[in-house]
Amino acid sequence: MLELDRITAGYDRRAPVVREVSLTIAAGEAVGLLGPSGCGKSTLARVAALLHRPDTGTVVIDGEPARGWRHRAPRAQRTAFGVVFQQPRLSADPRMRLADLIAEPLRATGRRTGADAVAGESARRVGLSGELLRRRPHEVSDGQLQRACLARALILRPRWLVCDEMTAMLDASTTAALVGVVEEYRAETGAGLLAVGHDRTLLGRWCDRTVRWDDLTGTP
Ligand SMILES: Nc1ncnc2c1ncn2[C@@H]1O[C@H](COP(=O)(O)OP(=O)(O)OP(=O)(O)O)[C@@H](O)[C@H]1O
Repeated sequence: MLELDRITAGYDRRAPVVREVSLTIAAGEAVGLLGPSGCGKSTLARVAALLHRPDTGTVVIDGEPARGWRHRAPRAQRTAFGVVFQQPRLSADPRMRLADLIAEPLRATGRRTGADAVAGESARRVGLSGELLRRRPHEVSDGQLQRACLARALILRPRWLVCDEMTAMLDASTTAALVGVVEEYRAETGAGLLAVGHDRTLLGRWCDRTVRWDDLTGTP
């Protein structure tokens, strides 16, 4: 279970963008989070994935309170999450070939043996192979780069996925393909999901339930 309890967070303690928000996701559950632009969904998603330290409130991951944020989070907690953001070009090092980008978390956790095979398998899962894997981000489309970012997010087999508007800039067929990859992974591993987005229809089809930002904050 992923429990966010009374989270207050933002970029200026005097004016938090997330105020006293609570959300619980059961093990293996897929929850969609809908809300207007700028309301704080991404900030909350980053708190959930231990990427942004809240001002107050607690995050409990599978019964264990979060023990740090960003690089200070213990590795076991940090690697419990796979995160995919809206704009792949902001989260991909432009100098890296796609194969290295996908394998990055393996290297970061010191894993060398079999790394190429694991990275190849993760790439295959998202529909990337061969020559494409030798290209750098500027040599591929947004959809291909987002596929690589999803492969990177899955490579350590996280128990939780946070997809923050993962498909917002993609066409319908790439959207369907990436959602399909996430769902196949979840069916195989039982991973839970927080999917942030604007598309009510997509989230309604994809997730077990969808919550509106206003319902979390008590705003009418
Ligand atoms: N790094 C930052 N520094 C300062 N303010 C920020 C930062 N990131 C986001 N904000 C502000 O915090 C508020 C919430 O942003 P956030 O990205 O969480 O909203 P969102 O609901 O995900 O929006 P969108 O749907 O447009 O992506 C916005 O007013 C935004 O301008």
